[in-house]
Amino acid sequence: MSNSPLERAQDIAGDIAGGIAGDIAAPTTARPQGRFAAIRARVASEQFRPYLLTGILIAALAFPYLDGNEGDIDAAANALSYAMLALGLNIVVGFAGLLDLGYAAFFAIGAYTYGALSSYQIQPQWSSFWEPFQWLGLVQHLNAEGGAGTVHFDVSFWLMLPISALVAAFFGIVFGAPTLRLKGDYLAIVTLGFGEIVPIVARNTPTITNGAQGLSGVNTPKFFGYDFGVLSTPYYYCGLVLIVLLIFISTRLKQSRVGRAWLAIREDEIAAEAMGVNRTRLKLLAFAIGAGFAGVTGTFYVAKLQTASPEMFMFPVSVMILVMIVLGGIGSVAGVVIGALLLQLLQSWFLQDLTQWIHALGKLTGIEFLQRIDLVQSIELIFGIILVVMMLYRRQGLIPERTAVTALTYEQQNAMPSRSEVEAGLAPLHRRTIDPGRPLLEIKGLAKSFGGIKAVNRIDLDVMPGAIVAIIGPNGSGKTTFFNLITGLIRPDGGHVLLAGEDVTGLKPHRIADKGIARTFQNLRLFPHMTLLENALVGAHTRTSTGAVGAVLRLPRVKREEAAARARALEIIRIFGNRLMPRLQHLAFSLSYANRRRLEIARALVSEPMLLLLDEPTAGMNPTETLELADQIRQLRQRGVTILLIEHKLDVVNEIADKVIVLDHGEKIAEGTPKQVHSNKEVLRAYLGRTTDAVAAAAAAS
Ligand SMILES: Nc1ncnc2c1ncn2[C@@H]1O[C@H](COP(=O)(O)OP(=O)(O)OP(=O)(O)O)[C@@H](O)[C@H]1O
Repeated sequence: MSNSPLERAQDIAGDIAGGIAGDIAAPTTARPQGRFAAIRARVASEQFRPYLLTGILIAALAFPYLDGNEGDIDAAANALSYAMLALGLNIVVGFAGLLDLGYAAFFAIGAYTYGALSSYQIQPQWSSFWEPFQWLGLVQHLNAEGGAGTVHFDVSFWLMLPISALVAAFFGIVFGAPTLRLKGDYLAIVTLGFGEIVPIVARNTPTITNGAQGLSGVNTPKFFGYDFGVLSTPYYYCGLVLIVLLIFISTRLKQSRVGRAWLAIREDEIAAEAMGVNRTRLKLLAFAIGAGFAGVTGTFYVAKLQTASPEMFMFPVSVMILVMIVLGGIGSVAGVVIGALLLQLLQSWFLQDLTQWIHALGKLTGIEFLQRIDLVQSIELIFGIILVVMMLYRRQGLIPERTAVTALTYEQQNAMPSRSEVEAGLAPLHRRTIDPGRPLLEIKGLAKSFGGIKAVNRIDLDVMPGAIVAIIGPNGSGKTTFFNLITGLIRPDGGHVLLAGEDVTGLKPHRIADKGIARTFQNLRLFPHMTLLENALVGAHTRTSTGAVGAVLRLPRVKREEAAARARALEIIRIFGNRLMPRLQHLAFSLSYANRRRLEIARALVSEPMLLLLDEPTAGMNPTETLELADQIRQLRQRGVTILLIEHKLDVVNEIADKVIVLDHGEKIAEGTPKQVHSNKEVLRAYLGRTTDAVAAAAAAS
């Protein structure tokens, strides 16, 4: 733990460098490292980080003195603004996976918030109401001679940075709320609409924005009496400070509980919610923080230009920022900054020069067409070409969010599965006290119909603590629907679900996960582009509490919580021995099918469930793996977890279940020990599709 200011500063610097370097060498699937990958890993290594940071900082600080050209410094300051916007959009699109095509709206809101409160645009009549604000130095009293006079807003640039961020964040929530149920193209269309509306409103609200003519005479920032004025250098340095701050915030958020929850939502919303992530809140948080970044940038940009007009915030700006993050690498903090700087500098430095060279070539060769080319005007076409090329050849961007990890050696791949500390430790897997005398799960008359199909028809079930109860039944008999009703993915039409005596019927999935029910899915719902360890850590979401502010400040409490969650995740992963342990940094999609099943169980266990619902856990496993998992499931029971499992392999059911219930056409047709159920005629009929008499006759004949 670092306590001294110097240590804290080193910590923060390490985080920023780590964020950049970490993005450069973040893990992806196991594949052999090439020479370039080795160099990149070296660049991103712990030892190299301070040098990387120092080198970048020195170069950035020295740039205005080395270059000395006012136009270049101005272009660099503008590029920093766009990098700030790209970082904000990256939170929404890259982290949370919400395709926002109207991001420039928040840039506009930030810009007009500062512009309106730091210019002569709004001048209400003076009254005593304004005196406290005058005392605080936020307004001035003008033209007092001939009457009451007017108010001149003169709010400091520095104060307006957080205020604009908050105002934009507020609008982020307002615009984000109606889009919560939308995804992909639909979300893009609605956000595009918001992006169009804001400049139109700005154009048609002349009292605040001065309409199409735009605001003018916006105050320039002052720093301890030094006026930034119209020269570019102070803006460049201010932009530099802001970008470092925003990189820092982005990096810390990404590496936190909040960041993992965003990535989980991006990867699979339903699985994220089943693991305890409140997707409504986290999506709104992403919209708010992303918009906040744009609010800060809007203030900076307008202070620099001293004007704001609706044309500055139209759709092409949103597209340009999106292209920047696609070019750099969606989700990669370092990538989006580099993507934004490259594209913006390409526009303002390279394309202008290239246009002049082409004109010169045109004159030299006498080709008229070449003399008329203006590449700066064709920027949208160039963006389009860049996007197409990236999609064809490097979808993951210049600095992908994930790069290669070292492949496992032949020995590691073939190591015998060493069993975990399950046998050794036997520590309980959850911390709640359960009354052993009453059912942990009580289901009363649970029912759900889809149109005419009664998928679950008034089922009753009691599951005692520490039991393993298997649910079997033919395909389409309602087993998965039954699980979905218990875990809140579907609201029941009738009936009740009680967990340890508490009614949890109809609660949202994340609330049910919080109460102590975790599940796996029949069709595997992992977070494919997150590492094995990150997947497991999402399971800890509901048992941890760090919010966005905590994640950014990373105070000792947050560090302790994160360390405990990691330790817990590792402890659970160890249950599966070296099936999972050597692959902690591998992306989930790269794991074998059986390992993905194990990881799903591990992720569920990290949430410390009292009740674990396993939907066909051994599906796709060979006989050895099936036996191994059956053994592990039994061990989980010894560690205090009650288990309800859907299973088609009857030998597994016979082996581990205390009780079996059989569903057919949504109804419970039998309940008892595996032996009792196997000899039940109704069950035979349901499975074999014959009349009981025919079954009996067949049995007699054999
Ligand atoms: N969202 C839905 N909309 C309409 N019908 C549904 C929906 N979900 C399930 N059903 C129907 O409800 C019935 C029960 O389906 P469910 O998936 O629960 O069965 P299951 O026993 O889990 O089958 P399987 O073993 O094949 O997974 C089926 O007839 C199915 O078609």
